[in-house]
Amino acid sequence: MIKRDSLFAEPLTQVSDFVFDEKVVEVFPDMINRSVPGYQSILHGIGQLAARFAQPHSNLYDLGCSLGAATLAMRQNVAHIDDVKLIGIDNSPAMVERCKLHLQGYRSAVPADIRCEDIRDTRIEEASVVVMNFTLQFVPPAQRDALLAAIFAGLRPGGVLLLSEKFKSPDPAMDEVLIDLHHQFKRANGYSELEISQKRAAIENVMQPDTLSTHQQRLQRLGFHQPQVWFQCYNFAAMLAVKP
Ligand SMILES: Nc1ncnc2c1ncn2[C@@H]1O[C@H](C[S@+](CC[C@H]([NH3+])C(=O)[O-])CC(=O)[O-])[C@@H](O)[C@H]1O
Ligand SMILES: O=C(O)C(=O)Cc1ccccc1
Repeated sequence: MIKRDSLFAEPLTQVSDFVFDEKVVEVFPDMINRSVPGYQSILHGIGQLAARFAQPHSNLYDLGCSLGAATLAMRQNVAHIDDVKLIGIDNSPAMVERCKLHLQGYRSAVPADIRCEDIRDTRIEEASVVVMNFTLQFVPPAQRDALLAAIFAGLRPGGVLLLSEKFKSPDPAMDEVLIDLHHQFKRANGYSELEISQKRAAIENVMQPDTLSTHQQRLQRLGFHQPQVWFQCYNFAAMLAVKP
């Protein structure tokens, strides 16, 4: 049963910083589908790309796995590859608990280890696929380089990073255009003006988007080959970057 997200529907005297607690977990599938343009298309693409880049005897990571949507997308597409292991990480205890239950509902021969930990502490090793589907944006900007460097080090040659992010435009007027289009998308999905503005205030301090060129330059600087945007809708994009 999918529960409808109405977390920001009533006027709040003070909007607190967004956290991934039990209340968010309850409505998360509805929230992310109605808030992130192209979310289902991106999950589909993650499945395709995992099938293409997963190597035998390797680990596939889903960093910031929430309820395991990307883990499941990979799992359904790599069952034919010998000895792959899925590792999902999230630092929200409520998410991890629900994620484990959710995955139990889908039978598969591919082992999946879901762990509650901070992705900044995760040891990435023998990886052929590392997914960060809208997670890096919650890591403080000053720590993004170190995290991506650790991912690069843990990837095998030929392995891929699948990085999806909300991004900002370097030009304020263009940024406003993209944000307006995104808000129209949310309105079309049934969110009110009040919900949109209160949610915006709640994520303002928690989620700091980079520009697409910041992402691409960082990935290149760390050694990834030719980072490529493979999906974009408004201010949301999915990139792939291969370790040479
Ligand atoms: N430092 C951290 N360490 C671990 N987890 C973290 C950290 N910071 C944030 N998270 C976790 O990253 C997830 C981000 S949601 C990802 C959607 C999912 N990938 C999906 O494909 O459905 C995206 C969104 O809600 O916009 C949350 O579950 C946080 O608890
Ligand atoms: O809702 C938004 O405006 C977003 O940018 C996406 C989002 C989705 C789920 C949690 C936090 C942010």
